[in-house]
Amino acid sequence: MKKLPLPLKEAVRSSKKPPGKEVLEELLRRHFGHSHFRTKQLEAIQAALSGRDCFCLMPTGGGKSMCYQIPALAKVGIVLVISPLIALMENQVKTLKQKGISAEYLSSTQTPQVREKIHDELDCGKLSLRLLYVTPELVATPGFKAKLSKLHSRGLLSLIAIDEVHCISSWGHDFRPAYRKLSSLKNDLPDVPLLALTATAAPKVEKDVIESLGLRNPLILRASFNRPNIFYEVRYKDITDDTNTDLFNLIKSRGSVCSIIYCHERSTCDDLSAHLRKNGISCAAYHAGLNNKTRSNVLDDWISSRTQVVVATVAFGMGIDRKDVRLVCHYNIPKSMESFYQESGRAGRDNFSSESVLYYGLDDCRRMEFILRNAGAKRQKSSTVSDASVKKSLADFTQMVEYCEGSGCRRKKILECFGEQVSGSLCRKTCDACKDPCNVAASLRKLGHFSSNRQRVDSSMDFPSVAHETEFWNREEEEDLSEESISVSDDEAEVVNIRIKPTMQGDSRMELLQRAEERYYANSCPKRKAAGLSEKKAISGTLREAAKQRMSNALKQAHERLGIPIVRLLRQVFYNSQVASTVRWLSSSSHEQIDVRLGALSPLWPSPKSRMIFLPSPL
Ligand SMILES: Nc1ncnc2c1ncn2[C@@H]1O[C@H](COP(=O)(O)OP(=O)(O)OP(=O)(O)O)[C@@H](O)[C@H]1O
Ligand SMILES: [Mg+2]
Repeated sequence: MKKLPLPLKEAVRSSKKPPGKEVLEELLRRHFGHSHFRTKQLEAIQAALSGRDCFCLMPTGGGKSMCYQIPALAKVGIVLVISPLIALMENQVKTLKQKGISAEYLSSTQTPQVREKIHDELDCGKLSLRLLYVTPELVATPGFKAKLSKLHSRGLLSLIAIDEVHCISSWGHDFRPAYRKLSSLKNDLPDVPLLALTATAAPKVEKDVIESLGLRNPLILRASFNRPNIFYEVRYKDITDDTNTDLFNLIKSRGSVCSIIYCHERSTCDDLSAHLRKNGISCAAYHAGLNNKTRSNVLDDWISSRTQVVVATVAFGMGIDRKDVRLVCHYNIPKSMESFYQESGRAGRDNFSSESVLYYGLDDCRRMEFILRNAGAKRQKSSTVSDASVKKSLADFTQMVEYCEGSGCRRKKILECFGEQVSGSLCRKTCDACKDPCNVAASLRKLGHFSSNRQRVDSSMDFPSVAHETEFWNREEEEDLSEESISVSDDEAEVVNIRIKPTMQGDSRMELLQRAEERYYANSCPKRKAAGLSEKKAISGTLREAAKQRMSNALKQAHERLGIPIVRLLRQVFYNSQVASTVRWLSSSSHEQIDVRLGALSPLWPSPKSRMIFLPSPL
């Protein structure tokens, strides 16, 4: 595209007096095609141009980038943008270049020639660049600091913008240690204004950011977190016949809209995307277990609409800047409201109506709680992290559970979590709780019954002592625990997951169980049909997965309670998805159902003694 003439007449750009609102709006129109500034954009721009530090809190999709892109066009010198992700930088530089604005980014992915050209330009001081995007790691290097000081001494460094600034705070949900190194910037370059931008910063994070960066008398701008164009809904896995079918129908019913589905685990992403693809939905998995090439192909295909749905872990994070995402689903409950807000906020960045649907499952809830407690314990053992951060992550998670289990306005709950008090009328029925309160209340009642039944079973489901020899407790094989922990500092930070590999391959006892399982469902179908209940099919692959998780949770709790090393526990436990799914069935079925099933079984069923292991106490 032909380069546009200099953004502003030299005279205006080099004048000491910051340009007025009309001039800035003219730049917005001419270079970005927008007619007016959004809330807080103009104030942030004018603070930057007048040399004042600014902390700017704007919702996801609120237009934070404009707050440093306009000053780059309105003032002599270069705007340095510090960004946590190369993908984010690439994205923005590409968009700016398409608009004829001279921008570059420095990172390991750039060719040495490009890197050299940029460094030469910085050194010689004849700048054509208006914006330079860099990572916090590069800014912290002495060599680059020296370059910045030289630029500054020539009056060519007009602003330093720090995007996703919440990463500097360990209280935030995306802490990046590299961001801590930015706290020397103010000392090194005291009269260069700092513009700190984020979409999610609870009051504690905001305070931490301002102190860590040493902002001087900063202008604090807080736009509302509200995303009026997003409809919020919670669906309950435990009272839904089959979550996958429900999710498939949801996506199908929306047509071929661009969507994201977030899952906790890589394996869930793989299974779910395979399931959806098998049923004709164009989708792909995206997680840190894929190599870079696969990940960038998936991202390219999704950005260019060759793929409709991405099924991703939290690795599909910041920097995904597709404007027309119409649906963001959470297949598992996120670990905090901040994560949920960021992820669901990827919907509707073009301000058109979009949806956030969260599938809430009691198992997921317990599992996430276990992970946060466990991760915290791990961190505590290996470092001096106070248990305050463990308490905080559990408190953050509790907010997420309250959001799911509450019957009040979802929007109100989200905004309150970020310290924003709003009236219920703000929502205008753009969440399920306001739109259909009776349905949400009924679902919560059903969920309540389900979980209290389950609680009774779980509390009585006592892991027998190790000595208790039973049908399921005499495995000799060693279990290998593969713990997949991913460094939290890279941009594929994912929830820590511990995976226990199935020990059994096609053992005859398993076949017996599976045959019994199928016979049971075959017997029960006519009765269920007569009772007008939906037909229960034999355990599906994903359900097996869920049952496996349940079993691993139960084992881990046994480990916690009994102190028996999990490996020893596993040695006795027959571990396989068939067993786990039966455990799951056993733990949620009535005594009568179990008796019916046991009666239907061939006489091979193990001796009554072993049956007692898993029979829940009378409900
Ligand atoms: N004044 C404006 N008028 C209309 N659209 C705007 C305006 N400012 C920004 N936008 C558009 O809003 C979208 C989101 O902008 P931007 O990427 O800067 O948001 P953000 O606040 O950085 O979001 P996130 O928190 O997700 O990073 C972009 O498509 C951008 O072009
Ligand atoms: Mg942004």
